Amino acid sequence: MASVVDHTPTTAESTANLLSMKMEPHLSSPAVDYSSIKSKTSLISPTEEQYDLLQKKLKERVESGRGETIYDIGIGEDGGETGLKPDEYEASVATLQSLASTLDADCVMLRQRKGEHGMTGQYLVRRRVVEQDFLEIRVAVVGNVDAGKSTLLGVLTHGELDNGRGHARQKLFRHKHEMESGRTSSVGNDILGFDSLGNVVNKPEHGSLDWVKICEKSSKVITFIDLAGHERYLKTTVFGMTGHAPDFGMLMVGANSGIVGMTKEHLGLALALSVPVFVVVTKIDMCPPNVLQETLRLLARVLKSPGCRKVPVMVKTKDDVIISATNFVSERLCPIFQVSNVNGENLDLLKMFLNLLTTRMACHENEPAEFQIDDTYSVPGVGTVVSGTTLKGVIQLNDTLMLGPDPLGHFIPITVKSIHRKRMAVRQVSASQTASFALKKIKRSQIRKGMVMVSPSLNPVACWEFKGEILVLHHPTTISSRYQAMVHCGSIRQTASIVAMSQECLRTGDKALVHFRFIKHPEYLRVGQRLVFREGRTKAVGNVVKLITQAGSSQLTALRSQGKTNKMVSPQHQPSIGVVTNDGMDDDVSPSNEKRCENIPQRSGGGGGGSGGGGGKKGRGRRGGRGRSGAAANSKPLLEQNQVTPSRVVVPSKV
Ligand SMILES: Nc1nc2c(ncn2[C@@H]2O[C@H](COP(=O)(O)OP(=O)(O)OP(=O)(O)O)[C@@H](O)[C@H]2O)c(=O)[nH]1
Repeated sequence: MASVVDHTPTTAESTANLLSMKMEPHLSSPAVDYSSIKSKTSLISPTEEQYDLLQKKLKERVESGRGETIYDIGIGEDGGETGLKPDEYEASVATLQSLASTLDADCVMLRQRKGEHGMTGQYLVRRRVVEQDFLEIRVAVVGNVDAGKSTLLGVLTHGELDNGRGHARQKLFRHKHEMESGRTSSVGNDILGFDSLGNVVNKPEHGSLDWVKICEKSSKVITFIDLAGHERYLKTTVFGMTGHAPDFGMLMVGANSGIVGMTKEHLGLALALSVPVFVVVTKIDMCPPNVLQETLRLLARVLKSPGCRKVPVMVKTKDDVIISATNFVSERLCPIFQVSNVNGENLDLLKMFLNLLTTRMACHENEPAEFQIDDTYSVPGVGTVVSGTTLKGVIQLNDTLMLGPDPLGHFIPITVKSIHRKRMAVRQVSASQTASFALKKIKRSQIRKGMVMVSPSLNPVACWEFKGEILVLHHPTTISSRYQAMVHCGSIRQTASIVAMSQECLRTGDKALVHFRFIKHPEYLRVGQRLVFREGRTKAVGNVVKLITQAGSSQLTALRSQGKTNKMVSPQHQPSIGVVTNDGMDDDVSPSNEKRCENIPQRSGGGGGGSGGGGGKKGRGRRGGRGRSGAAANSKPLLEQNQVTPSRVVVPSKV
């Protein structure tokens, strides 16, 4: 691995060869014998039997790619020479097109190449628009303040270039103070739809986009989770990265300002959560060439550093885009785009890349349903609405799910009254898709972010305590028992304290098994979930490895037997465990910090305001960690520590 980093190739092609991580789509029926269609010539003039096999295989690939796949022509799986004669190539393309049309899909040429032994080509086979269904890819947009995040999203989704003075971003701001300050403060969603031929379908009418029309015309919809760049809103940005389950991260860097402010913090967060990242360097129109080169050089250095271990690839041609997109799921590759939102340079390459991205989230449609709530709304005439991500299974209209946990750890049955995907009414929603549900007979105040709705067959149990295996990415001094910080896990965001650890104290770079306890209410966790434990810039990442449900339930039983109510499990009534160490620097200032609800035509927040959900505004406590025992072993974050040996800097394995 080290040699890969040391010999970083400069072209996308050489990178792909080096990594050789091109993923073969998982074919679900190994019983089928495909040996007769392995040759590069199998598409030229297949027998009836071969045609059926080719069709079956293509169908499997399209299904495993959730509606699309990239097909190679002129490259056999039998290891023979690649390339076909022109007439053979043409016949093969015709066969592929006929196969695609039997699956109600379109076949679009991505690239053709002339090799020593003939022509080869790559084709995108994508299902045509299906009523109420589209492939959804979520991209979290991060980067320092003024890197051009909102501007790029405005340009991409509205198809109009920026004037360099904030024209394009005006369409995306959600709050008056954002309009005035030019700063994003909340988690916002913007969508970009592609049809089966790869064309953008967004057509703004009078400056605004009709999401329903976009979804109706799209085979694939990219949802951008627009996150705030300012350090003040870091808590919201972390929530956007954990709670909104992004498939990919788009790290924005202003060419003129370079790797400044929160850039490394956001990159580290994406790495910690195992979210593959691509970088977009903006403002190349106004940046002197030497400054741009310096920014790119520094960027490559950070990406290749031991704490990051990425392989940066400059994307300059369509070939680079195809190679990067098809190898991107590997997490190691980090494509870098250089664009201008003002003159539009290289935006076509970025759009092409977005069009080719495939979802990373496994589709567990046959499993019991699990839905994590990331926001709540009260919609006049509709009632209580929750939005979030379906993690497993399928949820249909009128299904009854268990909603919880409440402060006592209980789950209650709740019926789904209506379902919206990107504001479009649908009958069902499946794993990996985001949605909003209108719920029957429940008040918004009874629901908070971090709650779940799960199938009754799961018999959900809430837990106060859990064990996590964590790696400390950065802490100025040492972390010891009774230390408190915010746990982000899925859409859960709650302060937890350390009850015990496998080591006496933890410093930057240390790994340990840690026993956590939530301070406010129990949560619904799953073993294997990724978590971030942070307070200010102190950050640890890891996985949930064990749920401790007995402690919570025995305590609750004890409380109930004493006739105490849920008031008794509030923080004041928890055993005293050190100082509550809220960092107090990143409260959202938006009145309700809500993203646009998918269930309603226009935003309808919490009416009279309020921060929505149970988290509530927190008190500004003392900054934790300060003045604690232990010398600062190394106060630099891992990303900056080029000298740290890789063995110590093991980013925990993927969930
Ligand atoms: N010349 C030029 N200006 C740009 C470009 N991209 C963005 N800008 C300008 O840069 C300024 C900041 O852009 P924003 O989109 O608000 O930056 P941001 O990253 O969203 O900032 P936050 O929302 O505060 O995190 C605006 O005035 C834009 O017009 C570009 O490619 N070229």
